[in-house]
Amino acid sequence: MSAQRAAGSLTDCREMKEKNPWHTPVTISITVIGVIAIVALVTVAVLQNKPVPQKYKYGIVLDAGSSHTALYIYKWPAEKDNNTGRVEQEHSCKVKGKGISSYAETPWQAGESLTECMEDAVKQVPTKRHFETPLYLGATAGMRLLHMENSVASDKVFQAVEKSLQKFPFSYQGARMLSGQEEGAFGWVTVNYLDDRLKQGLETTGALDLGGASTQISFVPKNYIISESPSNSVTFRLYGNDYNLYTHSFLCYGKDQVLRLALAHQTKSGPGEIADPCFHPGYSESKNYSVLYDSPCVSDRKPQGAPVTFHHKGEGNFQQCQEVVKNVFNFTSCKYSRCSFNGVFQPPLHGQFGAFSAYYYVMDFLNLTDTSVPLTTVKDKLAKHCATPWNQIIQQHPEIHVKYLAEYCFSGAYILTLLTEGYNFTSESYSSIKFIKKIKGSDAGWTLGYMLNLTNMIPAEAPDSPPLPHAGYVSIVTVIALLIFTLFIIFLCRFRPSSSKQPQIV
Ligand SMILES: Nc1ccn([C@@H]2O[C@H](COP(=O)(O)OP(=O)(O)OP(=O)(O)O)[C@@H](O)[C@H]2O)c(=O)n1
Ligand SMILES: [Ca+2]
Repeated sequence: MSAQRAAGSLTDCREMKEKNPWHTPVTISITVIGVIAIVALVTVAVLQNKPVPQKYKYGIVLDAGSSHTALYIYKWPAEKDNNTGRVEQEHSCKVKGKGISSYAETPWQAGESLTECMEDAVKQVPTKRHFETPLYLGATAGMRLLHMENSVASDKVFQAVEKSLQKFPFSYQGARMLSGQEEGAFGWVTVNYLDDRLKQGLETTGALDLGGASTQISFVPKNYIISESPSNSVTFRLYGNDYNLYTHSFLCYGKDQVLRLALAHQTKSGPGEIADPCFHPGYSESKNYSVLYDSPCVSDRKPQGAPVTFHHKGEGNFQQCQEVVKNVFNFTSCKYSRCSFNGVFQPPLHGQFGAFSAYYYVMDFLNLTDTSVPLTTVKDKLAKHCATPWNQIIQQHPEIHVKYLAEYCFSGAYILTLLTEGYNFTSESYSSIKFIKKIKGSDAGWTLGYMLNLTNMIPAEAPDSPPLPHAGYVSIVTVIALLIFTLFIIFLCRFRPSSSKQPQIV
């Protein structure tokens, strides 16, 4: 339509309005009916498509770690459990006391220890969902070590745990030991699932998990097709994408076992006193040799004729501590093109990494979670912390458990050595690590990945594109309604019945 014609139409409309005012009974009635009809159309359409109040399904996973057990409750929209819904952590409960492997001599107590958190779970999950809520228990390095040491004892612990869990109204799916490979791979799935990287096919994030008895590294290497070491390779097809994951779990390289290794290294000659650079000056404790060597990670290193106890004394020297820590790694033998340590194959590091569990606890306590801070500064800060007298440390942190508090200097030194000397992070690539506890409200760890896998909640192929979301539907209906309304007004304006039939007001 030309500008002239358009201008003409407007003039026509104005003239018509002047001749035939709009507020005649007929036009008012038509307009009111039209508006009511449109409002009704929008209301019905919106109400009809209003999302129904969300109903959820639940899943429970118990993480039976070497140092402690934690229970996690996950939930997801009931109608979307086949792939499109998001699974999120609803609740967590820390079991009081130590890990289940510490009850080797009194297995029934391992089962008993879970009761409080399980009773909590009964309250957290709606009663009508209890019977269909899957319940899993996965045990990691503590039970792996117990199994190596005494498989009868580890079986008894599992039986006791099983007996205890079966008493609850959930759908019990079993208690089992995870392999180190599963632990690493499911940690990687959790991190990337929570970050929405899998569904969107984005570049994935590597996962670094540090526990009490083992540690895992998992990432997708660049241009990495076939591993030189098949035992370190896990392949996944998720949402239509293939992933070749490198993963390795180092048993005995969790922070509690490495502390034993470091102490064992310093007590080779069986002295009655250890002057330890990894503990604060003024720290002084009498410890038991049999407790120190009571683990398959160090049992073969027990010195002949060692006294019953030794005196563990702090020196607070970070540089020397690093030397002690380096001694727990073996960097000499490697039969592959490249290794991390202890002769284990590791391809070149690639991409961003999320470091969780004890990585986070330790670095958070030390105020060192900011990886944009240069490594040299990180080391200077840690050196200062290590040199701080023990009584001052206790005074500054009365709220923190003394056992944890005493070990942060050692743990910080171990983490930095593991990352740089062990995994080969450089001062540049150190900034690609993020120390994390939670992602979008869910804890980082292997449990969510484990449950997603066992419930088949991540499809191998990409799901069909989702239907129009509610907000989109409302917008489209509103725009159409407004369009109809505008056309209706224009129609009224231009094609109203001839004015001759209307009474003229002169
Ligand atoms: N606030 C905290 C909590 C825990 N820890 C330490 O963190 C380590 C345990 O980490 P966690 O991830 O809980 O290990 P587990 O899962 O129990 O062990 P694993 O995975 O090896 O079975 C222990 O050394 C514990 O002393 C810590 O330093 N500060
Ligand atoms: Ca763990």
